[in-house]
This record gives sequence, C-alpha cells and structure tokens, in this order.
Amino acid sequence: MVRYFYAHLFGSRPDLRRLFPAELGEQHERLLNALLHVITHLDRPATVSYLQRLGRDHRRYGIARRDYLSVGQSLIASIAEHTPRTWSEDTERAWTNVYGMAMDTMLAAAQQDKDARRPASWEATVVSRRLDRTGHTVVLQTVPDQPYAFRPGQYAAVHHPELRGVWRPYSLVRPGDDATRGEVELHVARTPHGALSALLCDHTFTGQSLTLSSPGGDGWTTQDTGPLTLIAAGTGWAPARAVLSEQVQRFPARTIDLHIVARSRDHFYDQSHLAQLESRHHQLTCHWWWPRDPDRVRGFQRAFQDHLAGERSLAARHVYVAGPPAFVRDTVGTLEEHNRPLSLAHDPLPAEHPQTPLTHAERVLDPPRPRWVNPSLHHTG
Ligand SMILES: NC(=O)C1=CN([C@@H]2O[C@H](COP(=O)(O)OP(=O)(O)OC[C@H]3O[C@@H](n4cnc5c(N)ncnc54)[C@H](O)[C@@H]3O)[C@@H](O)[C@H]2O)C=CC1
Repeated sequence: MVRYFYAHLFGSRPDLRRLFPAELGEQHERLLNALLHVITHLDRPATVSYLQRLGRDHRRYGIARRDYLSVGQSLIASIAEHTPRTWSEDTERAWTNVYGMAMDTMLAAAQQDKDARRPASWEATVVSRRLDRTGHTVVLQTVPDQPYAFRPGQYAAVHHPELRGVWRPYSLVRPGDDATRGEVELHVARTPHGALSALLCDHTFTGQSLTLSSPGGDGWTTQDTGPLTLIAAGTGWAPARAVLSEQVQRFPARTIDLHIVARSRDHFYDQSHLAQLESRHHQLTCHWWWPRDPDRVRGFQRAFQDHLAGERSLAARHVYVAGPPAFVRDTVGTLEEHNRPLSLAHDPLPAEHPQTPLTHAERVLDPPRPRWVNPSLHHTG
C-alpha cells in the first residue's frame, strides 16, 4: 500500500518528488501512517490543534492547496485499491470529506500564520564552526535572517540546501547564553548513516546558509525555585544548557546539580563553557560521567542508572533529562521507579516503533481478524 501510494503520487505529480529525500527509507511509512492516523482521529479536539500546528509548520515546504489535493487523491486511490471488497461510492465520499476537513484545517491555520506576517522558515548563516577533538560533535553558530525567539528546551527542524527533502530536529541554544543576542547555536552529533549530521560536521563552513523551521516542542521552564537536577548525555547537553542558562539568570540563588554524561573524557565538547558557568555560579555543581573502559560501556550505563536509583535526595528535587532516546527512556524509567522527583521533565522522545508487525495503515485497512473460539474443538469432561 505504501509503495502504491508513492507510485501514484509521483506518477501523477513528479514535481512533488523534490520534497522527499532521495532515499525514502523511514519516510515511506511515516507520511501515510500520519495521514491515516489524523483522519481516523479527526473527531478529537486535540487532533484539530495538532492539524493547525502541522499546517503552520508545512508552510516551510512551500506547498499549496493543489499539492494537498494531489496527496489526498493518491491516498484515496491507494485505499480503494487495497480494499476492493468493501469500497463503494459512499466510502469514497466519506474518505474525501474527512480528508478535505483535515486539509482545510491545515490550510486555514497556514493562511492565518501568513496573514500575521510570521516567517514560514528562517535562513540562518553559519558564522562559526567548532568541531570537537574527537570529530564526533560540531557546534555551529548561526545568525538567522529575521528575529528568532524560542524557549529553553525547544528545537528547530534544520535543512541543508545540499540534502533535498531532509529535515532533522536540533535543540536551540543561545551562544554565550545571552537571551538578548540574535544568534542561534546548534550542537550536532555525528550519527551512524546520518547524511545530514555528516554534512553538518564535515562540510558546513562559515557563510553557509541553513534553513530553520519555526521552534517546535513545548520547551521547559519553571517558576518554582526548589532544587533542580539536570541530567544530560551527549548532545542532550544542548537543551540542558538552554534550560540551565535561563535558570541561573532568573533564579541566581537556586541550587542546581548537573550530571553530564559522554562517551569519553574527550567527548565533553563544551567543557570550557561549562567550567565558566560553574566558576560564576557557586550554587551549580557538575558531576562528570564517562566510561573508563571503552569495552565496558553497557556496564558503565548500568552503573550510572544504579547510581541514580540510589540517590534518595532526588525525591525532593525537580529533574530535567535530555540525551539519546535510549538514555532518556532508561533514566526516566529509573527515576519514576526509584526516586519519584517533585517534577520530572524530559526531552521529547521519538515515537516507539510498534512491536506488532502491523503498521497503523495496515491496521486501518485490514484489521486483524477476531479469534473466534470453535466450540467443536473444546472437549469437556
Ligand atoms: N543535537 C541535539 O540538539 C540533541 C540531540 N539529542 C539526541 O542525542 C543523540 C546524539 O547522541 P550523542 O551525543 O552521540 O550521545 P552518545 O551516543 O555519545 O551518548 C552519550 C552518553 O550517554 C551514555 N548512555 C547512552 N544510553 C545510556 C543509558 N541508557 N544509560 C546510561 N548512559 C547511557 C553513552 O554511553 C554515552 O556515554 C541523538 O540520538 C539525538 O536524538 C537529544 C537532544 C538534543
């Protein structure tokens, strides 16, 4: 069904191919699943606000009503093709109406955003690039072409002009932690098979222009001035740093503990900045964690989680966690089970891959058969 959908879409509108990555890969399932999910949950109020956000966000692709209509036609053609037994004029009308409502909600939100003169995206020029000594992480400072406001812990989808159709989220940081400055800093870790992260690490120099989406995610802040613990691994330091700098500026007397985790001592790519912060703010304490033996990383990770589990004082603190998805999942699990902090916030996690072989699209179109009990197979006595 997914292949049929894309073949139909690109067959009828070859010009839309440019919006998608050269290798469709994970994208293959994502768009179709999202479309089916949204239009089968349209009766929920949360879906409407989700669609409005999605509509505003889609302005950055420069797509118009005509493009939405083509996607809808391909979607409905794919469903019809795969449900020949149940498809009728009525079902077609129902799918067309429901898709039309979703499309109209997105387009109306996009138009409102445009009327309010909000940019669809920002062109950000790279003004400095710092690759760490391991070559694993690059810190890029950029200057957006228009004012760019964001909250600590928010992220932007980033696009490089040489990589068609690819957008990846990166947390947003103010260089020098000065919220009044207009620059935006991105911390990019090289990920295996990550074409964009490799391009950003190795081939992005001063003067290069990148495109930023509007800031996404809720971010994190608090009015409560109770003790705070930040737990950050790898480039999870980026959102943690944005949170930390806001907190030390707003509440200079707040007690803050930072646990910072990296692959090795050399992987602490922002060490000098953190040292400066620590020397300026005496109520900030940093704990540095890295595996001493590179062959025993799993053991190190378990020891880290065990350490957190035993930290009873965390029950009286607010906690913010950021880092690779497995790190966030494990750490949040440990804290919920053993410590129950006053409040627990974390970086958004990517959706879990379903354990079942059925995708959402397949479930809608071909629900699993009920398991009837055949009484004749049951023997009594
Ligand atoms: N660049 C950004 O703005 C942000 C990136 N991220 C995520 O960070 C990831 C990049 O990761 P890297 O910086 O390469 O980190 P990494 O892979 O170098 O990991 C950092 C440290 O965390 C440890 N770790 C991992 N799982 C753990 C666990 N379950 N328990 C204890 N320790 C654990 C690792 O052993 C390592 O020492 C990406 O997956 C991205 O999604 C998260 C927030 C912001």
